[in-house]
Amino acid sequence: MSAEHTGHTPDPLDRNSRGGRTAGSAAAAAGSHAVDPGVVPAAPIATDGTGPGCRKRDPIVVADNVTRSFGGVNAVDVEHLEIPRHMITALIGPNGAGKTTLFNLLTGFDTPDSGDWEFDGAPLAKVASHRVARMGMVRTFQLTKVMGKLTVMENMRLGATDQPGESLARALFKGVWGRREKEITAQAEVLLAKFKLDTKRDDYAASLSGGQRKLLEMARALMVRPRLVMLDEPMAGVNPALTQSLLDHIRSLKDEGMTVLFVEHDMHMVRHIADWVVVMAEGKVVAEGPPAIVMKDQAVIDAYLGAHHDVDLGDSTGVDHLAEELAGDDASVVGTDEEGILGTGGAEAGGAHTAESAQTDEETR
Ligand SMILES: Nc1ncnc2c1ncn2[C@@H]1O[C@H](COP(=O)(O)OP(=O)(O)OP(=O)(O)O)[C@@H](O)[C@H]1O
Repeated sequence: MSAEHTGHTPDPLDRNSRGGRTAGSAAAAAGSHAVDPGVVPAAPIATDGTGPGCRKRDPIVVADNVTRSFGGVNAVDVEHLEIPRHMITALIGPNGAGKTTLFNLLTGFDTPDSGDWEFDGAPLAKVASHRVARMGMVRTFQLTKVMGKLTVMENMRLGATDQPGESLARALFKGVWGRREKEITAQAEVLLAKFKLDTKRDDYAASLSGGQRKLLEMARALMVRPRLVMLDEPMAGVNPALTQSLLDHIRSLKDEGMTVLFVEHDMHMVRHIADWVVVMAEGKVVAEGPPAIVMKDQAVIDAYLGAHHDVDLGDSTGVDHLAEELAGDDASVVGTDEEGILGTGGAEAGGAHTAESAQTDEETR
């Protein structure tokens, strides 16, 4: 999409204006009915085509000029971003792109240098994380924050009050359960059954596998009956046996009317479940659109691959080709099995299992 269409300043990393087969040109083609096979028109989600900062028909989050730097590093520098309601949006980008920092800012776990954002029309900048959760916007963490020394049920009960780690003493000892105890317990039982953790209800969370802890963290987040669920690398550390179950749970959040925003390096997962993809690089949004279009976007390919320009991330052939290329490229810092960018084991094999998550699993066992 051109700046004339969006009214936005072109991003220097946005290659859409430099020709080639891009999200912008694909969307333009969709608008003129010259749609390539396999290209999903963006009209139902975006009102003005695709491209960084494009307007959505029904956004649940609208963010403007959100910046956060650490020392000299501009970790986040997002001019405009809208997250579409009732959709599954993937936030992707190479390591260090600013995805987790943006999650932290939006959910009140970090404070921006500048910027404003709204959740369902309510201003959220500078709102504390536990209030953000109560307002219906919850998140999970790259490294799960379930409390190992509490049982699965106790973790769930905490979810009904605050985000993890907060007001623990108040929640446990000052009668917060009170009248609501039965209701909270009943709600937790339903969610635990749904996530197949009911048989573990009295086990310490520390005894769960990495994947089960991810499920518990997701189930616990649902205790506040959120409208927006933000998942930071939900597949990292998940064993193949639980991959499908986790994917099904994420899809069912949408079926139940929730909006999902997730950070993920596993492109198989992104292609399979995302309705919309936002790509960050060096703190900025460099592309967005439907998965089939975005993964052919030159800015995305550049951001991920550096010199590997000829690779198409839009289908499994392209991914396999890329995996082969990267395997023979010592200079590449992304795209290896260990980094989990491509999840070359794929959805079939349970998605990416990052070195970091493997270490975490080991630490928490
Ligand atoms: N607390 C911090 N102190 C200093 N630098 C930080 C801090 N948090 C993030 N950064 C830096 O900000 C940049 C963005 O990091 P961030 O973790 O948000 O990226 P990311 O896209 O989530 O990466 P990954 O995919 O590896 O998780 C990186 O350069 C990172 O080193």
